Amino acid sequence: MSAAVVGVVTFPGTNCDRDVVHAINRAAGDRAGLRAVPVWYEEADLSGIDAVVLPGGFSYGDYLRSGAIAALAPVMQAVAGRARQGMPVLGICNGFQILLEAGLLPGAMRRNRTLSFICRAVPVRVESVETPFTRAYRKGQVLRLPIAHYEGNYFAWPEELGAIEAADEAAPGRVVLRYCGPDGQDARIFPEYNPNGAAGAIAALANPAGNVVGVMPHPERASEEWLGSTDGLGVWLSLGQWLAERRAAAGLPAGRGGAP
Ligand SMILES: NC(=O)CC[C@H](N)C(=O)O
Repeated sequence: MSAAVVGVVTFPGTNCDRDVVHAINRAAGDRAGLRAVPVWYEEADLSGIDAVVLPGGFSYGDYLRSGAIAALAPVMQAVAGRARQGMPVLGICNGFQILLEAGLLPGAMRRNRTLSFICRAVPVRVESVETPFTRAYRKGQVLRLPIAHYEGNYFAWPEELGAIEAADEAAPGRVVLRYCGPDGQDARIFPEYNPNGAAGAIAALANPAGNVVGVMPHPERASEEWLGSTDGLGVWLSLGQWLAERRAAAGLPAGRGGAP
């Protein structure tokens, strides 16, 4: 039985790459039907890879701006090319920052409103289940996921934000996760529940096609009971389901996932 292959990219300064590989291969394991493999930032060929994760960390020491230099790494050309063809790409925290700097998602990350590094679990509400990374959740579901960043204060010009939110009202939504209160209170109305000041209280955002998603919280840090939450597991299960369905639709042998 074959599993779909997820490439997990390591840039100089990435520090969550092994955690993501562990979450996919061990925590999610057979349930997701995925196999995570490390991909070096100098790699320019992604053949045999069905999806990519850009993990969190401090690529290039956050020099200039978080993600600014990593966005120019050779692997990002390949990621951009495959993303245009519809390959699922997930950027987690620093990975989200890299996707913004690479122009694969709109907007930018500013320093947190508090001008401090914030490291704690926060509630987020699932706003869209129309992405390869969220389809196993329920719309409106409140998840508890850890954040750990200094630059998570999402910014987009009003026009762009309007487009993002407009798309959110009709399916498919582009706001994927939104910061909220413990009972799902909307952080746009209750700003005390917006940890970093992000525009629209956006915690995760998709491109118009829905295959490229940036997420500030860390699902890999909430994929095992002993970590305090398994709410992140749905990300890997969603991706496994999505790739398996794609494979079935293409008339390829069922297997549990993607590539032979
Ligand atoms: N956990 C991370 O990926 C850190 C992200 C980023 N370097 C920041 O502090 O904003």
